[in-house]
Amino acid sequence: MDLRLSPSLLSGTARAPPSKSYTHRAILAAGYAAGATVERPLLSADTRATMRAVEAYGGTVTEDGDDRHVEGFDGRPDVPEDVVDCANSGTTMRLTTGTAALGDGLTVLTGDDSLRSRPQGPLLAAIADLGGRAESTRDNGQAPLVVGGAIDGGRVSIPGDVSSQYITALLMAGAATSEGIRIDLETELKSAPYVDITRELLADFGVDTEQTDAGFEVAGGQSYTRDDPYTVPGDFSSISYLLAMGVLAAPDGLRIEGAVPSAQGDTAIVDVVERMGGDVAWDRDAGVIEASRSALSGVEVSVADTPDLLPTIATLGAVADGDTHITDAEHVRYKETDRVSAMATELGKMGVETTEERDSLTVHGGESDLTGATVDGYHDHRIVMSLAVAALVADGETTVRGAEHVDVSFPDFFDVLDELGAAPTRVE
Ligand SMILES: O=C(O)C1=C[C@@H](OP(=O)(O)O)[C@@H](O)[C@H](O)C1
Ligand SMILES: C=C(OP(=O)(O)O)C(=O)O
Repeated sequence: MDLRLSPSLLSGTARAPPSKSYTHRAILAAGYAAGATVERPLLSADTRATMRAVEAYGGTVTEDGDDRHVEGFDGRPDVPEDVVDCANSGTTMRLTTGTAALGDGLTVLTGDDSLRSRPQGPLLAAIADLGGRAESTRDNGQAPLVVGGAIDGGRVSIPGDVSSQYITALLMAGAATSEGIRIDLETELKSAPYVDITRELLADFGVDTEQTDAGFEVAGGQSYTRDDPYTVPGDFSSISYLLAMGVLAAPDGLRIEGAVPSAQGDTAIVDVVERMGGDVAWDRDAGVIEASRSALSGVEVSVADTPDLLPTIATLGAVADGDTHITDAEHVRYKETDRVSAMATELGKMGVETTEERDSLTVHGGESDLTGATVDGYHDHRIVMSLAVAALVADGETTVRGAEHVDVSFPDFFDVLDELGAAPTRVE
């Protein structure tokens, strides 16, 4: 499906969707437990993949209005009866590869074209070092994967600059091993706040983890337990698009609800927009952000901790006056698509000059007006949403191709655009 948008002025209130990262972890943690209720999880293509995986390992997930009740497999996953299809979700594949390593038999994990091109090698090597079986069927470090155990735990070293999801996977599975897992990082950890989210959530499920001089450690023989329902906070990666809509296209302001503080590194978007000169106010107690149209200037931003913000910052940089230099971005190339290159190419079609290096993207903003164009969403929800935001301030009409992929993290994105006044047209 394509999305057609014209320049628009926005106003009103939008509610942030629930956090994708917290939802994946809460559903899987409830699976590792005897069971738990997850209140207002994100219901999206990616989180449904994690729900399916939990069921494949012997859990059940039942609907209760907006909540989901999970009957868990209590630390002892079954061997799935069928292939585990992780669809487009890197988080599902990495985290449940850890689960597969606890099983007595073999699990096959696969996904869509994009997921089958993303790196899994370091996690497979770590599981093999722990005595499990972990193979890429094509021997290229990519899915389909064949993974089995049962691992008892031990000590492993792993690079920190490919995906933090490997660390999350090992910590979550490690608690259910007999000996626990000690993880030594071979290189500096990128996307580090995602491990903070994991450790915070595990603590909320009664599982202790430690940060060590070399990395992280989780003791074995721990039980996941959660008596109270677990409530998922709002998603700051999704909030980044709403915030960008506010400072680019809302002269009378936009109100964003559901913006409660949490361990999400992507809360940094508030600071980035403020540094660019954006008129933003975040009432942390109320969980409300107000943002209004402002003249923006380019800034230098590291996305070492916040890879998912790169597409949004690139769009903001396209409108801002001067250069926006986005650094520490190599790991942003390992996502649903190479997002550094995708944003450079597609903003280029809208008349924006960029300079791309392996580890950075510089957006030369403000030199000419953004021009409406037909742009490609690369089957990637974040590219689609960032280009849709750019379209709101482009001169003329923009068509974003493959826009249905917003379903991965922000299924109501088009409705929200509509309610705020953008009148998007969906073209099948
Ligand atoms: O653990 C998570 O929930 C995520 C970790 C990050 O990936 P990497 O750790 O691979 O950078 C992020 O990009 C992804 O959207 C979600
Ligand atoms: C990279 C992302 O997710 P995942 O790694 O789970 O596919 C994302 O949501 O931007």
